Amino acid sequence: MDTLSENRCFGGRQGVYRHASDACKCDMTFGLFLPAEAEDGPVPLLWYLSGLTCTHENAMVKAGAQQWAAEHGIALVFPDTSPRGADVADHEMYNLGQGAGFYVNATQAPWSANFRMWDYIAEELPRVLFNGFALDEERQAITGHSMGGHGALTIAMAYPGRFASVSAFAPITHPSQSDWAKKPIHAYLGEGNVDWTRHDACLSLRANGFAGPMLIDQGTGDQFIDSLMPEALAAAITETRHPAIFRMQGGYDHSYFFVSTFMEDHVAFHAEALYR
Ligand SMILES: N[C@@H](CCC(=O)N[C@@H](CSC=O)C(=O)NCC(=O)O)C(=O)O
Repeated sequence: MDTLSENRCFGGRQGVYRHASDACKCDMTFGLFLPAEAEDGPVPLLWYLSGLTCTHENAMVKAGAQQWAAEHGIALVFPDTSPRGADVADHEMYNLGQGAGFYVNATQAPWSANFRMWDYIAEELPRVLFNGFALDEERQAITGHSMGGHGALTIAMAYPGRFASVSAFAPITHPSQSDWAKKPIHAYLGEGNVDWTRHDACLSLRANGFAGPMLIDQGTGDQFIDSLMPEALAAAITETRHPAIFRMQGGYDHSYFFVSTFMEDHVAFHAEALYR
């Protein structure tokens, strides 16, 4: 693993690291914030999965999460959203290809050669993190924005007991019914081959549930709200009677101005579950 940068940050350290990925068959870059407490022993870890067009960097520099994570003694990991490189397939649309991995394991050419973001996030990167840094594997939580909210919700529900809590900012909630997400997921997995109980948060909540608290924030002024379908997740939550806080935030759009506004609440929400 190569260290690309390390900076002092809120009493801790914000690092950027690169490693060779078996899952994605290319080099992958991630950001990791370690609070000061990590100097004395393993600390809890909050995963942040980013949305379309993002690298590891967007949330790391725009979400303002480090200040709140430092207050609670929690580490933050900011993975990339897809494999990358000149040898990696891409597409002119921003919601397919590099920057748009959708947290699935592609089975269709040309994507299947590298696009295995489910395995990368759920299997490979955890090993890199827990072997390389002072992180407590028994205390993990997960959040994400938009496509990353879809990733956070679906991965949390697929790994019972791994994550103490899950939250999302303006998540893609029901990709089986939304062209914005359905078309790229069909390209990766093949139309008719998708296990939507794994890759659609509304269907996964009904099929698998989640044994922990959930927090969702959605802006009412979000330009993508019709594709995100917050009403579908609200319905799934009420139908399953899952413990959740679901907030419609008046006037907020889809940007990192929205994410950063509510980041303090999300980190505090996860801290409560991680230190219970
Ligand atoms: N380029 C597109 C919109 C891209 C966009 O808004 N990406 C969001 C996530 S959307 C869902 O996954 C994002 O986080 N962008 C990065 C940022 O730093 O804001 C368009 O122009 O319509």
